[in-house]
Amino acid sequence: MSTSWNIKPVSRENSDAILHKINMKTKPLGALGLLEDTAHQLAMVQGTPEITINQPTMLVFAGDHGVSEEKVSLTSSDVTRQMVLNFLAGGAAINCLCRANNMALKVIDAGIKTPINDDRLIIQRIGTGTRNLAKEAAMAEEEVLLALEYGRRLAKQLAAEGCNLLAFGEMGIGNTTPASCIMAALMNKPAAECVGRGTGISDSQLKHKIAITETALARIGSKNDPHNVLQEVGGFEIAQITGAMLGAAEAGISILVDGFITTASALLAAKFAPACRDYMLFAHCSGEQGHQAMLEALGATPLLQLGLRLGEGTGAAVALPLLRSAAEFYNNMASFESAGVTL
Ligand SMILES: Cc1cc2ncn([C@H]3O[C@H](COP(=O)(O)O)[C@@H](O)[C@H]3O)c2cc1C
Ligand SMILES: O=C(O)c1cccnc1
Repeated sequence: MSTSWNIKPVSRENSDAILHKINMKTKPLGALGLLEDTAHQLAMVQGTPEITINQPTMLVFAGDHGVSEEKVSLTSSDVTRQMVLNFLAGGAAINCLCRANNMALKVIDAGIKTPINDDRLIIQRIGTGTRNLAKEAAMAEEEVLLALEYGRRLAKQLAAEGCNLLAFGEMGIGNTTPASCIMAALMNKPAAECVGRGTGISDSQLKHKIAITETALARIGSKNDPHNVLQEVGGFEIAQITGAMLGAAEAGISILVDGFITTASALLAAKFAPACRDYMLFAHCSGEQGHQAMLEALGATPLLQLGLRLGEGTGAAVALPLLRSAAEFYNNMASFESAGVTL
Protein backbone atom coordinates (compact mmCIF):
# COMPACT_ATOMS: atom_id res chain seq x y z
CA MET A 1 0.00 0.00 0.00
CA SER A 2 1.31 3.46 -0.79
CA THR A 3 0.12 6.97 -1.44
CA SER A 4 0.84 8.76 -4.69
CA TRP A 5 1.68 12.43 -4.64
CA ASN A 6 0.74 14.82 -7.38
CA ILE A 7 3.49 17.42 -7.20
CA LYS A 8 4.52 19.58 -10.14
CA PRO A 9 8.24 20.39 -10.11
CA VAL A 10 8.64 24.17 -10.01
CA SER A 11 9.12 25.41 -13.56
CA ARG A 12 12.69 26.56 -14.36
CA GLU A 13 11.28 28.61 -17.21
CA ASN A 14 11.23 31.91 -15.28
CA SER A 15 14.51 31.30 -13.47
CA ASP A 16 16.68 33.50 -15.70
CA ALA A 17 14.15 36.33 -15.80
CA ILE A 18 13.85 36.30 -11.99
CA LEU A 19 17.63 36.31 -11.62
CA HIS A 20 17.88 39.16 -14.09
CA LYS A 21 15.32 41.19 -12.11
CA ILE A 22 17.35 40.61 -8.91
CA ASN A 23 20.63 41.45 -10.64
CA MET A 24 19.23 44.72 -12.02
CA LYS A 25 18.43 46.03 -8.52
CA THR A 26 20.62 48.93 -7.32
CA LYS A 27 23.34 46.90 -5.62
CA PRO A 28 26.48 45.01 -6.54
CA LEU A 29 25.76 41.54 -7.93
CA GLY A 30 24.83 39.10 -5.18
CA ALA A 31 25.22 41.68 -2.43
CA LEU A 32 21.96 40.72 -0.71
CA GLY A 33 23.31 37.21 -0.26
CA LEU A 34 20.85 34.58 0.89
CA LEU A 35 18.00 37.08 0.68
CA GLU A 36 18.51 36.91 -3.08
CA ASP A 37 18.28 33.12 -3.14
CA THR A 38 15.19 33.31 -0.95
CA ALA A 39 13.50 35.83 -3.25
CA HIS A 40 14.48 33.75 -6.28
CA GLN A 41 12.92 30.64 -4.84
CA LEU A 42 9.73 32.35 -3.64
CA ALA A 43 9.32 33.98 -7.06
CA MET A 44 9.87 30.65 -8.82
CA VAL A 45 7.30 28.88 -6.65
CA GLN A 46 4.73 31.68 -7.01
CA GLY A 47 5.27 32.32 -10.72
CA THR A 48 3.92 35.88 -10.40
CA PRO A 49 5.67 39.24 -11.04
CA GLU A 50 5.48 40.11 -7.34
CA ILE A 51 6.08 37.91 -4.32
CA THR A 52 3.32 37.82 -1.72
CA ILE A 53 3.37 36.21 1.70
CA ASN A 54 -0.24 35.49 2.55
CA GLN A 55 -1.49 34.16 5.86
CA PRO A 56 1.84 32.59 6.84
CA THR A 57 0.92 29.84 9.26
CA MET A 58 2.90 27.77 11.74
CA LEU A 59 1.60 24.24 12.22
CA VAL A 60 2.85 22.58 15.40
CA PHE A 61 2.13 18.87 15.41
CA ALA A 62 2.28 17.04 18.74
CA GLY A 63 2.69 13.33 19.31
CA ASP A 64 4.02 10.94 21.90
CA HIS A 65 6.66 8.27 21.48
CA GLY A 66 6.83 4.80 23.00
CA VAL A 67 10.61 5.06 22.91
CA SER A 68 10.49 7.67 25.68
CA GLU A 69 10.18 4.74 28.14
CA GLU A 70 13.86 4.09 27.31
CA LYS A 71 14.85 7.33 29.08
CA VAL A 72 16.33 8.81 25.92
CA SER A 73 15.06 12.28 26.84
CA LEU A 74 15.59 14.60 29.76
CA THR A 75 11.97 14.21 30.70
CA SER A 76 8.88 11.98 30.48
CA SER A 77 6.09 11.84 27.91
CA ASP A 78 3.82 13.78 30.28
CA VAL A 79 5.64 16.93 29.25
CA THR A 80 4.30 16.64 25.68
CA ARG A 81 0.73 17.14 26.92
CA GLN A 82 1.78 19.83 29.38
CA MET A 83 3.48 21.72 26.56
CA VAL A 84 0.40 21.43 24.33
CA LEU A 85 -1.59 23.05 27.16
CA ASN A 86 1.13 25.69 27.32
CA PHE A 87 0.75 26.30 23.55
CA LEU A 88 -3.00 26.69 23.99
CA ALA A 89 -2.47 29.13 26.85
CA GLY A 90 -0.07 31.17 24.70
CA GLY A 91 2.93 30.75 26.99
CA ALA A 92 5.48 28.71 25.05
CA ALA A 93 8.46 29.94 23.04
CA ILE A 94 6.63 29.33 19.78
CA ASN A 95 3.67 31.46 20.94
CA CYS A 96 6.02 34.36 21.69
CA LEU A 97 7.94 34.05 18.43
CA CYS A 98 4.77 33.75 16.32
CA ARG A 99 3.34 36.83 18.07
CA ALA A 100 6.59 38.74 17.60
CA ASN A 101 6.70 37.89 13.90
CA ASN A 102 3.03 38.13 12.93
CA MET A 103 2.48 34.51 12.17
CA ALA A 104 -0.69 32.48 12.75
CA LEU A 105 -0.20 29.40 14.93
CA LYS A 106 -2.20 26.19 14.85
CA VAL A 107 -1.61 23.24 17.15
CA ILE A 108 -2.46 19.72 16.09
CA ASP A 109 -2.86 16.67 18.33
CA ALA A 110 -1.38 13.99 16.07
CA GLY A 111 -1.50 11.41 18.89
CA ILE A 112 -0.38 12.47 22.34
CA LYS A 113 -0.82 9.95 25.17
CA THR A 114 -3.84 11.53 26.82
CA PRO A 115 -6.27 13.64 24.78
CA ILE A 116 -7.06 17.29 25.52
CA ASN A 117 -10.57 18.60 25.10
CA ASP A 118 -10.16 22.08 23.69
CA ASP A 119 -11.80 23.59 20.61
CA ARG A 120 -8.63 25.44 19.65
CA LEU A 121 -6.73 22.19 19.22
CA ILE A 122 -6.95 20.48 15.83
CA ILE A 123 -7.64 16.83 16.57
CA GLN A 124 -5.97 14.38 14.18
CA ARG A 125 -5.09 11.64 16.64
CA ILE A 126 -3.62 8.44 15.25
CA GLY A 127 -3.35 6.78 18.66
CA THR A 128 -2.11 7.23 22.21
CA GLY A 129 1.55 7.53 21.23
CA THR A 130 3.63 5.25 19.05
CA ARG A 131 5.05 1.88 20.12
CA ASN A 132 8.61 1.65 21.41
CA LEU A 133 10.86 1.61 18.34
CA ALA A 134 13.62 -0.01 20.40
CA LYS A 135 11.48 -3.18 20.51
CA GLU A 136 9.05 -3.17 17.59
CA ALA A 137 7.72 -1.13 14.68
CA ALA A 138 6.63 2.27 15.97
CA MET A 139 3.57 2.40 13.76
CA ALA A 140 1.24 0.13 11.82
CA GLU A 141 1.09 0.47 8.06
CA GLU A 142 -2.43 1.95 8.19
CA GLU A 143 -1.32 4.44 10.83
CA VAL A 144 1.39 5.73 8.51
CA LEU A 145 -1.11 6.14 5.67
CA LEU A 146 -3.67 7.88 7.89
CA ALA A 147 -1.05 10.23 9.32
CA LEU A 148 0.21 11.21 5.87
CA GLU A 149 -3.34 11.81 4.71
CA TYR A 150 -4.29 13.90 7.77
CA GLY A 151 -1.26 16.11 7.19
CA ARG A 152 -1.91 16.41 3.48
CA ARG A 153 -5.56 17.34 3.99
CA LEU A 154 -4.78 20.06 6.51
CA ALA A 155 -2.12 21.66 4.31
CA LYS A 156 -4.41 21.63 1.29
CA GLN A 157 -7.30 23.08 3.27
CA LEU A 158 -5.14 25.98 4.50
CA ALA A 159 -3.84 26.58 0.98
CA ALA A 160 -7.43 26.66 -0.31
CA GLU A 161 -8.20 29.30 2.34
CA GLY A 162 -5.44 31.54 0.95
CA CYS A 163 -2.31 30.63 2.93
CA ASN A 164 0.76 30.48 0.68
CA LEU A 165 3.44 29.72 3.26
CA LEU A 166 3.31 26.89 5.78
CA ALA A 167 5.93 26.54 8.49
CA PHE A 168 6.33 23.38 10.48
CA GLY A 169 7.05 22.70 14.12
CA GLU A 170 6.66 19.77 16.48
CA MET A 171 6.30 18.77 20.10
CA GLY A 172 6.92 15.22 21.25
CA ILE A 173 9.15 14.13 24.07
CA GLY A 174 11.63 11.59 22.71
CA ASN A 175 11.24 12.64 19.09
CA THR A 176 14.91 13.35 18.38
CA THR A 177 15.33 9.54 18.58
CA PRO A 178 12.98 8.73 15.67
CA ALA A 179 14.39 11.73 13.77
CA SER A 180 17.93 10.33 14.20
CA CYS A 181 16.77 6.89 13.06
CA ILE A 182 15.15 8.41 9.97
CA MET A 183 18.33 10.32 9.17
CA ALA A 184 20.53 7.24 9.63
CA ALA A 185 18.25 5.09 7.48
CA LEU A 186 17.65 7.50 4.60
CA MET A 187 21.22 8.81 4.51
CA ASN A 188 22.79 5.43 5.21
CA LYS A 189 24.93 6.84 8.01
CA PRO A 190 26.14 5.27 11.25
CA ALA A 191 23.89 5.91 14.25
CA ALA A 192 26.63 7.72 16.16
CA GLU A 193 26.72 10.45 13.51
CA CYS A 194 22.98 10.96 13.63
CA VAL A 195 22.20 10.86 17.33
CA GLY A 196 22.53 13.99 19.46
CA ARG A 197 21.64 15.12 22.94
CA GLY A 198 18.12 16.43 22.20
CA THR A 199 16.84 18.05 25.39
CA GLY A 200 20.33 17.67 26.92
CA ILE A 201 20.83 14.04 27.94
CA SER A 202 23.85 12.65 29.79
CA ASP A 203 26.74 10.65 28.28
CA SER A 204 25.25 7.33 29.41
CA GLN A 205 21.82 8.24 28.01
CA LEU A 206 23.49 9.21 24.74
CA LYS A 207 25.20 5.80 24.57
CA HIS A 208 21.86 4.07 25.11
CA LYS A 209 20.19 6.28 22.49
CA ILE A 210 22.84 5.29 19.94
CA ALA A 211 22.43 1.59 20.80
CA ILE A 212 18.64 1.81 20.40
CA THR A 213 19.04 3.57 17.08
CA GLU A 214 21.34 0.79 15.87
CA THR A 215 18.86 -1.89 16.97
CA ALA A 216 15.97 -0.16 15.23
CA LEU A 217 17.99 0.38 12.05
CA ALA A 218 18.86 -3.30 11.87
CA ARG A 219 15.13 -4.06 11.74
CA ILE A 220 14.35 -1.81 8.76
CA GLY A 221 13.99 -3.98 5.67
CA SER A 222 14.27 -1.28 3.05
CA LYS A 223 16.15 1.75 4.34
CA ASN A 224 15.48 3.67 1.16
CA ASP A 225 11.70 3.26 1.38
CA PRO A 226 10.22 6.22 3.30
CA HIS A 227 7.03 4.34 4.08
CA ASN A 228 8.95 1.44 5.59
CA VAL A 229 11.19 3.82 7.52
CA LEU A 230 8.20 5.74 8.93
CA GLN A 231 6.51 2.55 9.98
CA GLU A 232 9.52 1.16 11.82
CA VAL A 233 10.93 4.28 13.44
CA GLY A 234 8.60 7.20 12.75
CA GLY A 235 6.19 9.17 14.86
CA PHE A 236 2.64 10.38 14.46
CA GLU A 237 3.68 14.05 14.34
CA ILE A 238 6.68 13.31 12.09
CA ALA A 239 4.45 11.44 9.62
CA GLN A 240 1.76 14.15 9.64
CA ILE A 241 4.38 16.84 9.03
CA THR A 242 5.69 14.77 6.11
CA GLY A 243 2.18 14.49 4.67
CA ALA A 244 1.55 18.19 5.22
CA MET A 245 4.77 19.14 3.43
CA LEU A 246 3.78 16.95 0.51
CA GLY A 247 0.26 18.44 0.59
CA ALA A 248 1.69 21.96 0.58
CA ALA A 249 3.80 21.10 -2.47
CA GLU A 250 0.76 19.58 -4.17
CA ALA A 251 -1.04 22.87 -3.55
CA GLY A 252 1.97 24.78 -4.94
CA ILE A 253 2.74 26.74 -1.76
CA SER A 254 6.00 27.29 0.10
CA ILE A 255 7.25 25.17 2.98
CA LEU A 256 9.40 26.63 5.76
CA VAL A 257 11.38 23.92 7.56
CA ASP A 258 12.50 24.36 11.18
CA GLY A 259 14.95 22.16 13.10
CA PHE A 260 16.23 18.61 13.38
CA ILE A 261 12.88 16.84 13.57
CA THR A 262 11.05 18.76 10.87
CA THR A 263 14.10 18.33 8.63
CA ALA A 264 13.77 14.55 9.11
CA SER A 265 10.19 14.98 7.83
CA ALA A 266 11.56 17.02 4.92
CA LEU A 267 13.99 14.20 4.07
CA LEU A 268 11.09 11.74 4.07
CA ALA A 269 8.91 14.05 1.97
CA ALA A 270 11.70 14.50 -0.59
CA LYS A 271 12.12 10.73 -0.69
CA PHE A 272 8.38 10.20 -1.28
CA ALA A 273 8.37 12.85 -4.02
CA PRO A 274 11.65 14.55 -4.99
CA ALA A 275 9.77 17.51 -6.52
CA CYS A 276 8.62 18.45 -3.00
CA ARG A 277 12.13 19.79 -2.38
CA ASP A 278 11.49 22.64 -4.84
CA TYR A 279 8.98 24.16 -2.39
CA MET A 280 11.17 24.05 0.73
CA LEU A 281 12.99 26.88 2.47
CA PHE A 282 15.22 26.13 5.45
CA ALA A 283 15.05 28.47 8.42
CA HIS A 284 18.09 27.57 10.50
CA CYS A 285 20.76 25.11 11.47
CA SER A 286 19.97 23.69 14.89
CA GLY A 287 22.52 22.92 17.57
CA GLU A 288 21.43 19.27 17.43
CA GLN A 289 24.25 17.11 16.08
CA GLY A 290 23.33 15.74 12.68
CA HIS A 291 21.21 18.66 11.55
CA GLN A 292 23.96 20.20 9.44
CA ALA A 293 24.53 16.91 7.58
CA MET A 294 20.81 16.46 6.99
CA LEU A 295 20.59 19.97 5.54
CA GLU A 296 23.55 19.22 3.28
CA ALA A 297 21.87 16.03 2.08
CA LEU A 298 18.91 18.15 1.04
CA GLY A 299 21.18 20.69 -0.66
CA ALA A 300 19.89 23.30 1.75
CA THR A 301 21.55 26.49 2.93
CA PRO A 302 19.74 27.54 6.11
CA LEU A 303 19.03 31.23 6.66
CA LEU A 304 20.09 31.39 10.30
CA GLN A 305 22.54 29.86 12.72
CA LEU A 306 21.47 30.94 16.20
CA GLY A 307 22.36 27.87 18.23
CA LEU A 308 18.65 27.13 18.72
CA ARG A 309 17.92 23.55 19.81
CA LEU A 310 14.31 23.66 20.82
CA GLY A 311 12.07 22.70 17.92
CA GLU A 312 8.38 23.74 18.21
CA GLY A 313 8.95 25.69 14.97
CA THR A 314 10.93 28.39 16.78
CA GLY A 315 13.64 28.78 14.13
CA ALA A 316 11.04 29.01 11.38
CA ALA A 317 9.09 31.72 13.20
CA VAL A 318 12.29 33.73 13.66
CA ALA A 319 13.14 33.36 9.95
CA LEU A 320 9.79 34.64 8.66
CA PRO A 321 10.86 38.33 8.69
CA LEU A 322 13.74 37.38 6.38
CA LEU A 323 11.23 36.03 3.87
CA ARG A 324 9.27 39.27 4.17
CA SER A 325 12.50 41.22 3.61
CA ALA A 326 13.25 39.14 0.53
CA ALA A 327 9.76 39.82 -0.84
CA GLU A 328 10.02 43.56 -0.13
CA PHE A 329 13.34 44.06 -1.93
CA TYR A 330 12.21 41.89 -4.83
CA ASN A 331 8.96 43.81 -5.25
CA ASN A 332 10.00 47.36 -4.45
CA MET A 333 13.73 47.94 -4.69
CA ALA A 334 14.66 50.24 -7.56
CA SER A 335 16.51 48.95 -10.59
CA PHE A 336 19.56 50.70 -12.03
CA GLU A 337 17.31 51.90 -14.83
CA SER A 338 14.41 53.17 -12.71
CA ALA A 339 16.70 54.96 -10.24
CA GLY A 340 19.12 56.30 -12.84
CA VAL A 341 22.08 54.64 -11.12
CA THR A 342 24.96 53.58 -13.32
CA LEU A 343 27.78 51.24 -12.39
C1 LIG B 1 9.89 21.73 28.35
C2 LIG B 1 10.22 21.31 26.92
C3 LIG B 1 9.73 22.07 25.86
C4 LIG B 1 10.04 21.70 24.56
N1 LIG B 1 9.71 22.25 23.40
C5 LIG B 1 10.25 21.56 22.42
N2 LIG B 1 10.96 20.54 22.92
C6 LIG B 1 11.75 19.65 22.07
O1 LIG B 1 12.29 18.55 22.82
C7 LIG B 1 11.77 17.31 22.39
C8 LIG B 1 12.84 16.51 21.68
O2 LIG B 1 13.95 16.22 22.47
P1 LIG B 1 14.14 14.78 23.13
O3 LIG B 1 14.21 13.80 22.02
O4 LIG B 1 15.41 14.89 23.91
O5 LIG B 1 12.92 14.55 24.01
C9 LIG B 1 10.63 17.63 21.47
O6 LIG B 1 9.44 17.69 22.18
C10 LIG B 1 11.04 18.96 20.91
O7 LIG B 1 9.98 19.67 20.35
C11 LIG B 1 10.84 20.60 24.28
C12 LIG B 1 11.33 19.81 25.34
C13 LIG B 1 11.03 20.17 26.66
C14 LIG B 1 11.52 19.33 27.80
O1 LIG C 1 16.48 21.06 16.24
C1 LIG C 1 15.45 20.69 16.78
O2 LIG C 1 14.37 20.73 16.17
C2 LIG C 1 15.48 20.18 18.20
C3 LIG C 1 16.67 19.99 18.87
C4 LIG C 1 16.64 19.51 20.16
C5 LIG C 1 15.45 19.23 20.77
N1 LIG C 1 14.33 19.41 20.11
C6 LIG C 1 14.32 19.87 18.84
